[in-house]
Amino acid sequence: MAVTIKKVGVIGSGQMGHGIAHVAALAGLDVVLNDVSDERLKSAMATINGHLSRQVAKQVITEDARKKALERITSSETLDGLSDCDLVIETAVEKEEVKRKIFHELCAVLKPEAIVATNSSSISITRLAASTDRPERFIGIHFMNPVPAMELVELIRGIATDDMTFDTAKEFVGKLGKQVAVSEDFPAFIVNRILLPMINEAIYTLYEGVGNVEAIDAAMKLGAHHPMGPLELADFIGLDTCLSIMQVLHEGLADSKYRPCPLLVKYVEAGWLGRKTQRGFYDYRGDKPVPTR
Ligand SMILES: CC(=O)CC(=O)SCCNC(=O)CCNC(=O)[C@H](O)C(C)(C)COP(=O)(O)OP(=O)(O)OC[C@H]1O[C@@H](n2cnc3c(N)ncnc32)[C@H](O)[C@@H]1OP(=O)(O)O
Ligand SMILES: NC(=O)C1=CN([C@@H]2O[C@H](COP(=O)(O)OP(=O)(O)OC[C@H]3O[C@@H](n4cnc5c(N)ncnc54)[C@H](OP(=O)(O)O)[C@@H]3O)[C@@H](O)[C@H]2O)C=CC1
Repeated sequence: MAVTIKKVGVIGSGQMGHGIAHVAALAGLDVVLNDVSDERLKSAMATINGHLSRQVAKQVITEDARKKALERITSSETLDGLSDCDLVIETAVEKEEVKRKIFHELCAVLKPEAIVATNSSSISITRLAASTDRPERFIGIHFMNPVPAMELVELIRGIATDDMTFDTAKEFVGKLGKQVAVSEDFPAFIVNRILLPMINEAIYTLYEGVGNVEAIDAAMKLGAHHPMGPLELADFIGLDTCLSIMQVLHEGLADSKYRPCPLLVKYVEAGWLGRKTQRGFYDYRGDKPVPTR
């Protein structure tokens, strides 16, 4: 039987963390947003306010709903601030060792009955669950980017996840107005198993000189009606995240068809991570994005 979630903790206030905080607060839940620095948290709160204000301007929500949603979000620089949450969703970087460390520290302060979830794009839920004190109360709740606009959330059970945890996560996702797709615990689940090899192939297409950035993106936008070109989308997701997902697919499925493109590796090594660092397959530092190849 599902348990009602009233207070949600969100660890990591990057693009996914602030998106999840945004939709949870709009749905009437209390939210505690955590990150490693106060500066990050302030910037995330400003971004949430900006996105809520845009929704008011578009008459998607009322001014009163914007104000109430903002009042429901508090921020905390320490995990102690999440101790009385009913559900905590981890949305820190896509690195297994970082996530494991967070879960270890979180479980020491979190109430025993609380559910712990990860928004990981690719990493084994069973393995992450094993780094907590509550594998039966652990689940993958995988939102899509940008969270306020995308309808889907993947739910992934680890081997030990119990029915109460699954039912509660499903009810929580429904409360946010999103649809659920259930995925088995396989590398990168459903959406990224399909989407990321396509993006990686687009990067190989660039690497091998088949087309330049502009041609590849135009081809997929105009020729296949994708809302964003694959290179524009890679920049939007974050090239570090794209590389981590391809590495999980490559290692987890042991098939050379998932080999991350060397050009993707090079961009990440350069610190050109896409929109979040203002440079990736496009340079975002000017008035409009300029292709870097
Ligand atoms: C990597 C993973 O693990 C999994 C993933 O998430 S993979 C990535 C999945 N996401 C995609 O594939 C996104 C593809 N792109 C799109 O669907 C569209 O380009 C888009 C929805 C991002 C923007 O659409 P658009 O029509 O150009 O823009 P626009 O009309 O301004 O926005 C549509 C809605 O999105 C919202 N939106 C757009 N960008 C946003 C952002 N960065 N943050 C929050 N909300 C945003 C807008 O507020 C608007 O919402 P309302 O309908 O409530 O007003
Ligand atoms: N980007 C996408 O399209 C999607 C991403 N995801 C997944 O969501 C997660 C987050 O991705 P995304 O939001 O894009 O990443 P971002 O890089 O935008 O944000 C990650 C945030 O987590 C912070 N952080 C790092 N370590 C810790 C820590 N120990 N405790 C608290 N906060 C920490 C980072 O701070 P700092 O920068 O200072 O290190 C940063 O603010 C990843 O697991 C990713 O795979 C899922 C769906 C879509």
